[in-house]
Amino acid sequence: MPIKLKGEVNPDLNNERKKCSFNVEEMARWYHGGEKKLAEKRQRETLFLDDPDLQDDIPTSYMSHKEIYEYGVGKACKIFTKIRALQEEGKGGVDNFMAILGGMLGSGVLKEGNPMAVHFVMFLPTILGQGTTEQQVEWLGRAWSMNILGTYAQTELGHGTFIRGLETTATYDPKTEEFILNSPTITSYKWWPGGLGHTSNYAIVVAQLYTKGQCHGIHPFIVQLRDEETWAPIKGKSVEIGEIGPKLGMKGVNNGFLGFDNVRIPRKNMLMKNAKVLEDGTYIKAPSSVLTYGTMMFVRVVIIRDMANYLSKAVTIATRYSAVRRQSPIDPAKPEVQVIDHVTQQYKVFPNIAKVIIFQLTADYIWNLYNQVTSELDKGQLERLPELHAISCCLKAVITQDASNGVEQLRMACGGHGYMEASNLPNTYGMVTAACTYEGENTILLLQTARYLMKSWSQALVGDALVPTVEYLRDAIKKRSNKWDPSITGIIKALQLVAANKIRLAYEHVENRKKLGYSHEDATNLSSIELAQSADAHCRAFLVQSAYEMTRDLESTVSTSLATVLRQFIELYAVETCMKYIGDLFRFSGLTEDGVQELQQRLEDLLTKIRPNAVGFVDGFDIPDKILSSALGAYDGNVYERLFLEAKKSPLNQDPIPKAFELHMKPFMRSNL
Ligand SMILES: CCCCCCCCCCCCCCCC(=O)SCCNC(=O)CCNC(=O)[C@H](O)C(C)(C)COP(=O)(O)OP(=O)(O)OC[C@H]1O[C@@H](n2cnc3c(N)ncnc32)[C@H](O)[C@@H]1OP(=O)(O)O
Ligand SMILES: Cc1cc2nc3c(=O)[nH]c(=O)nc-3n(C[C@H](O)[C@H](O)[C@H](O)COP(=O)(O)OP(=O)(O)OC[C@H]3O[C@@H](n4cnc5c(N)ncnc54)[C@H](O)[C@@H]3O)c2cc1C
Repeated sequence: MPIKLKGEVNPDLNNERKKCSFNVEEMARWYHGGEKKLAEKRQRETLFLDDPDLQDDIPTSYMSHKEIYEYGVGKACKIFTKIRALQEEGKGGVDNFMAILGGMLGSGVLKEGNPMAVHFVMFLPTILGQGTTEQQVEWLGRAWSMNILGTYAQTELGHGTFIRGLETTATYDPKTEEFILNSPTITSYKWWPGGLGHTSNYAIVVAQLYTKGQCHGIHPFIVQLRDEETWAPIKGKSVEIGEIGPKLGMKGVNNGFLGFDNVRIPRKNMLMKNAKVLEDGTYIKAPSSVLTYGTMMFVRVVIIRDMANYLSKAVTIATRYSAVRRQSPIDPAKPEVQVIDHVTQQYKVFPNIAKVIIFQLTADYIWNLYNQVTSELDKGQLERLPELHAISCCLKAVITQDASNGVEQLRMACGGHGYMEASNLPNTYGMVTAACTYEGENTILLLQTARYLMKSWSQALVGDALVPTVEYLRDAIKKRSNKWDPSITGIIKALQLVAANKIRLAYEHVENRKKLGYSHEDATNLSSIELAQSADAHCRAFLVQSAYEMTRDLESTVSTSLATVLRQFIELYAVETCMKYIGDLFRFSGLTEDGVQELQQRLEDLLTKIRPNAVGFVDGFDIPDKILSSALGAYDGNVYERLFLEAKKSPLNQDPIPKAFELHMKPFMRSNL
């Protein structure tokens, strides 16, 4: 029987859409930031997804390592040619870049990751944030128009987290007014930068600066790696350069290694907006040494929206599939049900829909805060930098972890077919789990937030003023007991009490250990499990509170029918958070057994209320099939036909008798006759 796609939508999906109690188009408008932004998004998607030059003939799954790279670079060039054309028409702008580099449109056109992403996400932002005006004039134009391609080379084989321990050296020679770059050990080789392998000819290299015989710590330098015409690695006093090999995911990103042997660069190639080296080698300190870390903060902020994007794709796939898939009757006398009717399935899928909403709201919050704080930095005001650092670190850690767990849970919620690459869930997992490691390994980032929370707790103890994100500590310090209140504001207070008490205990345990004679650092390491957990609890309380506050006036911005469903998801997120942290709530918030039973009931009621709207709600994320790129998640729900059509693309299916039969199996099977 020849397998063809039916022209119709699966009847179960049709029924789901009829049941939806709100207007899906209104949801799409709300989710994408209004009518104008939604229209722009759709236009952009049509432009890229319908371009005949950007269609895929063979799935990347059947390509070799080298082919994936060549295909990725080819496609990236086509994509940026289109972006350039848009800019020339005056249709440029940040939104185009965000879309084409991120986990929505970007991953739709280039599933395995873009080998030129780090050029835009880190190379350019570092020049912008850390270069002087003259340096920006010199480099930005060529970098924007992609006449040069850069990467961000910080991590080394031996050090990614502890960047003060980086070993690459940049030694100033006042006679020639140059820096000399060296990789003195194997562990000093740069290792990981995206696009470094074969796609970049320049890099921001983070190296230990030496001048007048003194080391001044790590600083950023612009270094040419390859000849602009021939693309050959810079010779003479040379660079050694290549790619690091296959990875779990992000297979097209061309992460590379790099070593230096006495490579000279002019003095003006040190980015000198903050710290400076004068002609004679005199070093002038930056107003704050952490300004060198600015690009990492930017990326941690944009990762939040990226995670919302990837999770929204995974949950759209799993929700639609759960409505199409029928397995096992609930009542044995009746037909098999849609798997979405099994309540455990709802519990796997719906909280992940809720997380998309929470992460999207948080992405708006943190982006606004980032822009405020960076505009203050430009005026020399550094006061709010520590708060932004603390909140962005824990948000990056918690959201990447939850998104990664969510995608994996959704893959399993699609049973065996979720394990197929054709579901696009394995690839999505590969992209998302990488974010738990890059841009600061998650435990490390939680410990950064905890460091800030310890200071905030000691300020709260002496009655000092606290910044908004930790203000709740002031009340918590006074509060000895609490009566469980199941309202959303009551839940927020309870989660804040959990966080405050975890912060208190971690603080007290560090202090107690110090009294026993441990150094501050050892006491901190010995208490670090509690420290990381206190940052996690702080972040979870923040996520519920900020989502609640950001949707306070929902009813005045959207219809009642949409507001009702959005509130159900926010409540589901709050209740599910409580259920996950039930032990902590028992310990610190006055939660009782009755309260737990009530929460369980509420959770189940919410799943039932959400059930008829689930498909409509994920439709409201407005993700085109070409971006979902999934046999299980397409809008029409023709799951089985699509799975078959994908299987037919397997090279093994092009020949009914495999070569391996004559070559290996036949002689082997006959050998013992
Ligand atoms: C365009 C749109 C696209 C959209 C779509 C996106 C797609 C997205 C694709 C991405 C593609 C993959 C790109 C991966 C690219 C990498 O992975 S690049 C490499 C990233 N590497 C890292 O993140 C390294 C992690 N390590 C670190 O950040 C730092 O070394 C650590 C862990 C913070 C420790 O540093 P340290 O100097 O030892 O610091 P420490 O002594 O702990 O603290 C010193 C002080 O600095 C403060 N501090 C530390 N860091 C900071 C900071 N950043 N700011 C302010 N203060 C700070 C501390 O709070 C502390 O303050 P005090 O308490 O003393 O007041
Ligand atoms: C896909 C991908 C893309 C990347 N792209 C780039 C790039 O473009 N440019 C670039 O420069 N880098 C890049 N990186 C590197 C990345 O930033 C680092 O891998 C990351 O910062 C983690 O550092 P690490 O590998 O040294 O981990 P490690 O620090 O070695 O982590 C190993 C373990 O040690 C623990 N650990 C380490 N220090 C501490 C501590 N102080 N306290 C408690 N536990 C600790 C960690 O929690 C972890 O469990 C990329 C990485 C990946 C995976």
